[in-house]
Amino acid sequence: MSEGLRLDGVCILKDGVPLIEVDATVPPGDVLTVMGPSGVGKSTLLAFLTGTLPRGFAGMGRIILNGEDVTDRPAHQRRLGILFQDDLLFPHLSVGENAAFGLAPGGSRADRAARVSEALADVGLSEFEARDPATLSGGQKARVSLVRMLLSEPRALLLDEAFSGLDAALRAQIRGLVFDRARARALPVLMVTHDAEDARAAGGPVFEMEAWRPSAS
Ligand SMILES: Nc1ncnc2c1ncn2[C@@H]1O[C@H](COP(=O)(O)OP(=O)(O)OP(=O)(O)O)[C@@H](O)[C@H]1O
Repeated sequence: MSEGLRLDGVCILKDGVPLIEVDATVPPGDVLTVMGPSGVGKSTLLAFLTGTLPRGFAGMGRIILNGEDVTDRPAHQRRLGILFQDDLLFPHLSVGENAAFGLAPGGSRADRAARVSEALADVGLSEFEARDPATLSGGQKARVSLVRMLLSEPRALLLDEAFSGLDAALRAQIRGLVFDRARARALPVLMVTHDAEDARAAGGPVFEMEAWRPSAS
């Protein structure tokens, strides 16, 4: 399969010792949920995908995105969208300027402004473009983070406990919005979460990460 995100024989070593092994394919618009105990290596897997493994770690295997091997591409060329828990908005920029920060290059100034306005309107924030982000609710901030990320025109989404700072009702709402926009853009999603409800809502397969042990043979 050439479309979507494929982790082909991925193995990440920490100080020379295998930490995790993953073989997985995420078709366009689908969600692969990654769960597992604290410290097992979930964030490390995301760091491998984004090309930002910390010192002491080494990754093997291939990352294939829409048929293209991006394993050796520098981080900024991979075009992966990431949402973290408590994504920070720049406090000295307006909501519109925060969103524009994600904009993929190209287009006239007017075109870029229109893309920001449209994207904010798409998540119900058209009246908030000039606002100071400090005056937004948690759900509104999460929407701005989503818009900023989508404006970068990512080829896949990575979610690292992205909904953890939100209460249950808001969590469901923002999660639905993220999955919906990912489906609409046919983006494969890899979601790291501790929350069983996130996994249920995603509806896709769950990869349970376990501490690596040498095989008995
Ligand atoms: N920058 C780093 N330098 C050295 N070791 C690290 C670094 N970041 C994480 N580790 C270690 O690597 C292992 C995997 O950590 P990781 O953060 O990927 O786990 P996790 O599954 O995401 O945990 P959690 O659910 O608590 O976020 C842990 O043993 C952790 O202590």
